[in-house]
Amino acid sequence: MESKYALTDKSSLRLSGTYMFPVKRKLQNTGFENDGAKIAKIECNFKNNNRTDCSTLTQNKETQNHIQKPLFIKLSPKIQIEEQRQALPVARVRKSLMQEVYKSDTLLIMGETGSGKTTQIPQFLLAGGYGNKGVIAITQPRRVAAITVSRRVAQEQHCQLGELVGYTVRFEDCTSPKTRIRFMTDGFLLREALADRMLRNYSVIMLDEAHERTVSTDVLFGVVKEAQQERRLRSLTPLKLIITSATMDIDHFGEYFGVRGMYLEGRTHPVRVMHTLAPQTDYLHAALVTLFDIHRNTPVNYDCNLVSLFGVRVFPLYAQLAQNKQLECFLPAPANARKIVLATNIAETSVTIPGIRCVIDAGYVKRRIYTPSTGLDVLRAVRISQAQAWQRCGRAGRDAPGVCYRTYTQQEMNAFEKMPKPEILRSNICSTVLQLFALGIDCRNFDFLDRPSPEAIEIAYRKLESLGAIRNASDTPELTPLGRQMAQLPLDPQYSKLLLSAPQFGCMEEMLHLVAVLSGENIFVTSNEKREQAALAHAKFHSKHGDHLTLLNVFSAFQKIEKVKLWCHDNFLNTRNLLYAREVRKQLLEIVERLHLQINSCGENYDQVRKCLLTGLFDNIAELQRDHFYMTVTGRQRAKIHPSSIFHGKHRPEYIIYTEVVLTERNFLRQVTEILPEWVAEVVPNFIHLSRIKNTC
Ligand SMILES: Nc1ncnc2c1ncn2[C@@H]1O[C@H](COP(=O)(O)OP(=O)(O)OP(=O)(O)O)[C@@H](O)[C@H]1O
Repeated sequence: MESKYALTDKSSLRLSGTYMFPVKRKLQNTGFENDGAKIAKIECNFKNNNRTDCSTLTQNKETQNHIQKPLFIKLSPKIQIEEQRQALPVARVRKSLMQEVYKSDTLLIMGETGSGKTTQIPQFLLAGGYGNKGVIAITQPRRVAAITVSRRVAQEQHCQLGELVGYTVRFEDCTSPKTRIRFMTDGFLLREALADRMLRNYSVIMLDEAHERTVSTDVLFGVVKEAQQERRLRSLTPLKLIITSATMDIDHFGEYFGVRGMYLEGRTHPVRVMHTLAPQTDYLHAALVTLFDIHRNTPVNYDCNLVSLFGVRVFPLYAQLAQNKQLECFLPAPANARKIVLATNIAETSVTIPGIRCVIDAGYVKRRIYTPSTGLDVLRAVRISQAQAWQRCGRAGRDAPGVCYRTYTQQEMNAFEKMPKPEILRSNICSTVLQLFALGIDCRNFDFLDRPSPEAIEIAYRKLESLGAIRNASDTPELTPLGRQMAQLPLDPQYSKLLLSAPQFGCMEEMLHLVAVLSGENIFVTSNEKREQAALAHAKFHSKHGDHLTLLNVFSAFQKIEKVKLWCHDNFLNTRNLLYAREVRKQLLEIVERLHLQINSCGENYDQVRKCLLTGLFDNIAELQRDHFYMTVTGRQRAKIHPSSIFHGKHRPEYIIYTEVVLTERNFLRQVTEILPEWVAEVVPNFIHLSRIKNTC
């Protein structure tokens, strides 16, 4: 088989002060299409589909310079770091920036990727005395960004992480009373607001990567705006709000906050942008061809281990990966190896991965999309927005000039939406609505930057009412005492409900175990080479009732083990993820103790656990059909049991309860447990689809 693949060198991405501001106009007029740039060509010959044997990447000399083996930077001594800081574009505007901060309570700042917004502005604020009036908070949509950026800032401040500079993410706090600059996830700051709506602990709040429009950041826009007003009214220390991004829709934000945006000119290093000449049908294929072409003449295949035989080190980077593994790619690679990071969009914004010169952007993102009519929350690979394309491009050019290879054409990119659709407009907002209630806000009256549809709000209200978190949903909704307790738990409301119902089923110990495991990543290790051995090891923990009790068996056994590493290794279990679950369990236990809930155990009477699961997951019941498919009771969706389930290919129970629906080529129900239909009426008598279940009495 032979196929051709060509790239056009469009233009250098040397951004001027007029490039991004305001975003809407400039993104349309970058003019890359007609700039008469030289053409670079790649031709690849795929023999036996093994995707090797790529010919020379390009004739373009300038580009070739960038695709040489990257230089790897040693950890900088003090002076070098100081020099790097001084060379950043924000350093040049430090004075005027600080003058703006003194003058205005709210600032919208746009500056190129890598210009120094995230790492430098908090340090300017610290030097400007804002650390004396409270803590300087910087939110990030992702944990990995909060952790790595805080590390860098601690290094620049020459302090231990957790002292002057620290970070807090869910279930992990690396700060101390000395901390003045605190990086955190946006979700964490929102929880802080539950304890104090005026956020009195903070003098400045910087909401970074605002263009991402995560649900938490969107809610924080309104919450922080309100906190500012309240503090002003009560003559408390003013709260400064700084909103930053390289690619936000500044007109829209400006209107909402009633302020003008500021644009920081200049970027650190140029990034040359390349587009494919023709659309590619297989984005993975196109990305791999480009990758292998960059790493010319090296015979490789998909296997990470094999690739590492040929002078490269491959680092995967995705959210489900254990945290220590995620952080490995941030270390300098050995000098004699090329570093390749295979990343999802968790590396799209904020992060600086040392040594990265080239970015290959496949133009897709896996996005969680909620369909209110079916109640399904599914992950789908969809096109990115133009803003995301620029963010990805900006992961190069941070410590040297770079190249961004886009495996899509300029015409295709023109058709991408300008900005990602705000998450709040495309996801299940149950948890957000509950948090707003806990803040005393009925979200129908909340000042959203973009308001969710009345239908989505209505569905969330009904769900919360069915969980018992609010009452009078259709009239004057109010939070119930149970809802108030639910909001205290850093969990999805349906999982909070499981913990809060556990005492009445006598299974709090078991639910703490289970919810902790469900809050983390996969605890099972699957091995291609030792598939049978792994399956045998896992079979020891199987419960005939299903996957939830199997997870419980694993975690209960793990809790009794001292030499966890060896035990996990022998049993093909992921030590990190189990240790993480242990930590989560500990923190959940602290909260349920604070709520004075009874910590009881049902021993071997696992029916109690299964019944308790119904109290939170009643919308996730499915019924076996004659054709061996399942039909979900609430959303009426056809689905199969996921291949990872212990029921896969075996006995199919008539009624099951599942954790989630995963959509690949078809709907799969993941983590499945058998239930008896008569339990439904007993445990959730008000379940609105009760009549769809046979033998309910
Ligand atoms: N961990 C690190 N190691 C080496 N250099 C770093 C590191 N973190 C940041 N830098 C340097 O500091 C610069 C500024 O990074 P910073 O994250 O502050 O930029 P930014 O404007 O917030 O970018 P973005 O919009 O992409 O988040 C980078 O371009 C890089 O040169």
